[in-house]
Amino acid sequence: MTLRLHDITVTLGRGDSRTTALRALTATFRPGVLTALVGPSGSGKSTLLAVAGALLRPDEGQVLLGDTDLAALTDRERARARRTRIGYMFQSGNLITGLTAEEQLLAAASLADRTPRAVRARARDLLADVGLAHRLRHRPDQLSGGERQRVALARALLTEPELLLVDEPTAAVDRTRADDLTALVARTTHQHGCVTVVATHDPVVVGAADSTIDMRDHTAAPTA
Ligand SMILES: Nc1ncnc2c1ncn2[C@@H]1O[C@H](COP(=O)(O)OP(=O)(O)OP(=O)(O)O)[C@@H](O)[C@H]1O
Repeated sequence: MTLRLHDITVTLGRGDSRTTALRALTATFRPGVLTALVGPSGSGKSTLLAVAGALLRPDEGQVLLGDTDLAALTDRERARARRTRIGYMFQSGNLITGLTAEEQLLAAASLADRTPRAVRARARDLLADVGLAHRLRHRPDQLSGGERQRVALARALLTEPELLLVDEPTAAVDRTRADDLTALVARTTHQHGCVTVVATHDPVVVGAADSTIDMRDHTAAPTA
């Protein structure tokens, strides 16, 4: 499924803090393609991820995932789209305190209405794919920052999302881990054929991406 953002405008805050985070942004993201969002701090990268991920409703414009306009759905339908069609790998990993790495994936699967038996095997396969076969029973506070992000990626992939949204995957980890995570996100995109959008300041991530969108001026300017 292709993701098309059409004429998106988002204004955040009120009064003096009112800011145009995205201005008439139009962009297309294709399956199996890793797109890097670049641009200065505050240019709207995270806002674009939130809009594409049905976490934030734009003031104007369409968010077309295939034929579905996520911006026009009811809150309930948007929640369902988030659980079943979209995977998120955000900075902190957003893991649930107290659950082991394996349980993080099982919890996500139950939300997405998957049956338990097949899921456990798949959860283990995915954790092995991200190099965490030896960390199944570790809880977030027993994992490193990079390991937490890898759990988040495995969890995002469990439901085979059409859309994978990644915010600053390499910000909290050392260079070697950062390179591994970047390669993993790229490989995942190409193997699973998902639309992947990554907000980043890291030239290595940009180098691994198939295309780049420059968010300067709060709108999408394709580069090279
Ligand atoms: N709740 C809010 N109220 C007012 N302005 C906001 C709010 N949230 C974000 N903004 C502003 O919206 C703009 C876009 O923010 P966004 O987080 O999308 O930028 P970004 O490109 O992801 O930045 P960074 O690279 O620092 O993560 C910024 O100018 C920010 O200050």
